[in-house]
Amino acid sequence: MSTDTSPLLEVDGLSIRASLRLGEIDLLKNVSLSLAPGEVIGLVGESGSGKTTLARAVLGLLESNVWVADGSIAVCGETVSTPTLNQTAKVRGQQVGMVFQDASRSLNPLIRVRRQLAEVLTRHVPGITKEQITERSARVLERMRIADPDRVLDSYPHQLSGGLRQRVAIALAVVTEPAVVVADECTTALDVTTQAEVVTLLRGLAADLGVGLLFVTHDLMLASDLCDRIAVMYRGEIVELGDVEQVLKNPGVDYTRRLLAAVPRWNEGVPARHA
Ligand SMILES: Nc1ncnc2c1ncn2[C@@H]1O[C@H](COP(=O)(O)OP(=O)(O)OP(=O)(O)O)[C@@H](O)[C@H]1O
Repeated sequence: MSTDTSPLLEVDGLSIRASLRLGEIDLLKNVSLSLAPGEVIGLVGESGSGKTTLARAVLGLLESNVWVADGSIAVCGETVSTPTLNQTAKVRGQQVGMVFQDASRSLNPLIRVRRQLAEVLTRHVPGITKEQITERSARVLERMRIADPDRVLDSYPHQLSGGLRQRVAIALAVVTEPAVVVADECTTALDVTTQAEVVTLLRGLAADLGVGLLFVTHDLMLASDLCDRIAVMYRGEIVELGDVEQVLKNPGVDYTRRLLAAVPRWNEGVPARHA
């Protein structure tokens, strides 16, 4: 793991606007955060607070009526997005990987896993050889703790269980060894056991490989388990950003207190990892 701690992702004063039939609205207002190597930041907040908009901006996947109005996004020290610059496609897939809620958004149902991994590698790693593709594909499945990699490589997505499909989706996101992974509600559709497995895998990517992870979730319990820091979003702004323990045990703003109060199990005590 690299000892360099300069930020992998730096979002600085980002404002995002959308045009609607009746005029323009702010989706994000003056959002700033930076993600260090090996760090996991959880983006939490109620529905509509702007979590996905921020994730999509980092990925350069804003919809056509949405644009960067102010501020900047830099990946590994290189500015990739400002109101007048959009270089996000250059880093997406290569330096920034993405995992969505629904594995089927990441996976092509008509292509076997082996070829999907090969296609991603061929697209993003210039000059990669067949042997290197085979070696990297096997390595990433091993990292995803997939016990029978040959069967999985030879399968179409529908032949795999939901949990396995999501692990393959993560494998596709990280096979190019990106510096940053953006995961948007990527565990929501999974049962609790599979969710825990995926969280362990994601934590391993950060701890072992130094990947920076931006983890979008509704689930404060999950965020408390996985994240080092938490950014609380409300109406397009980050209203609180701090170490997970500080934010959860000693929230600085009323909105975070209300979010915590809405989690039934929270009242039974802060989860063990932060007790
Ligand atoms: N293309 C768009 N045009 C207009 N408004 C949009 C567009 N995309 C998102 N919005 C609005 O921006 C706000 C933030 O949405 P966003 O999806 O980022 O929130 P979220 O916190 O991710 O919510 P959820 O948890 O429900 O996914 C919402 O009010 C949403 O309706």
